[in-house]
Amino acid sequence: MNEIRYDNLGPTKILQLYDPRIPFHAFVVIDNTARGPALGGVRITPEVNLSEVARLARTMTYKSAAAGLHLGGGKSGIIAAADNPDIESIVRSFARMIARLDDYIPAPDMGSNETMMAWIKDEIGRVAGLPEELGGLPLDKLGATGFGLAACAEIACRHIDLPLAGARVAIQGFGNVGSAAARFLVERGAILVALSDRQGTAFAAGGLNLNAALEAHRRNENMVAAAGGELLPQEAIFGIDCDILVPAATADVIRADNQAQVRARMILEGANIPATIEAEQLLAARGVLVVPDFIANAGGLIMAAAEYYGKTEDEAFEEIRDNLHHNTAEILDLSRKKQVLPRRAAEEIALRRVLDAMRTPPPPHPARLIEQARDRLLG
Ligand SMILES: NC(=O)c1ccc[n+]([C@@H]2O[C@H](COP(=O)([O-])OP(=O)(O)OC[C@H]3O[C@@H](n4cnc5c(N)ncnc54)[C@H](O)[C@@H]3O)[C@@H](O)[C@H]2O)c1
Repeated sequence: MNEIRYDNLGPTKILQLYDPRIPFHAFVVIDNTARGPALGGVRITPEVNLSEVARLARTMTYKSAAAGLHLGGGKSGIIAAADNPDIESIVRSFARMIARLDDYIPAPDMGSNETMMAWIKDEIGRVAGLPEELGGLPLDKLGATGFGLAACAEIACRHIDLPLAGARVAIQGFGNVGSAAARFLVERGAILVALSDRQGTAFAAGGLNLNAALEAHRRNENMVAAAGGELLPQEAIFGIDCDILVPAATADVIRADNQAQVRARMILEGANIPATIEAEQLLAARGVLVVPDFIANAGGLIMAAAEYYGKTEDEAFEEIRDNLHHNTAEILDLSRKKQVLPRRAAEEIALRRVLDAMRTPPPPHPARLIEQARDRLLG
């Protein structure tokens, strides 16, 4: 599937890359840079395709604008398995091929990590999401996105009169985002009743063994088995009797054909585009509150931007909390007032900011400034 939809925002640049020496294919999509350079993750999976990267790049445009960051939206995808033995050569080659694309700042995403960002820095210098030793704020290790999801839950729960303390949570995908979301939600009194990953779903109505699952995640072992409880099929996660469902794995997992299984009162979109628009509409029609990805999971982006602009870890966490509290309240209030999906309310706010920036002419190119100065000097 390589369809691209163009509209009044973009995408403004699409780059298809192929290195015949290794070989591998990759894509970069810069959706919009009116508010600043496009910071966006490098997705490394065997299945990644151009249309997915383009949709993710748009999500980044909205996410940056909604978070009030002076950044645009972009994303890249490398078609490879993250455990490919040539992954370092692939990532380094990818970096060299995007060296001149200086309106794109790569960052970690599914399949890529801080070590890979260090390779990119080594090649081209321009990157976010570096390891601590290189002055980075390791957003996955710190759990930036999971922390943001918990901050978002604090506000969204009030919106539907659901006390977060005691709320039953089910999480799909126990990776960087899912495991951190579990940790920060449980810290706020929620009960982790189910988690799923590639090995299946673990379920216990009274609560799973979170510490054992986190330890298994750290050791790269089977988190589902470690969590204890009843072992169910992978897809059972969507039908779990719970209050909050956090999809934190891949795109399009909640669709029109399976949304009816969802029993949660609220979905916090940890993953990017985990539900189709049709599914979000059907869920809203039966009273399920869906907090859209580019609001709920902005924590990682906010921390990556904080790192890029030289801020500290404490400043980054404070920004994430304040941002998520403010934005969640703003979009849920607007959605209620206008009787539209939270996603539509969030898009309206983000779109307005991007369109305002597009109406402002960009500063002249430095070469043009030099020409203008010379013209003035020469009369
Ligand atoms: N890392 C971040 O800070 C960040 C920020 C915003 C959004 N996201 C999005 O969140 C999602 C997860 O990112 P991550 O960094 O946690 O990735 P990750 O690779 O660390 O974790 C994803 C987990 O999901 C599991 N998984 C994949 N398919 C699954 C399925 N069908 N059912 C159950 N489990 C499945 C994987 O085995 C893995 O453990 C992605 O969509 C990513 O774009 C990540």
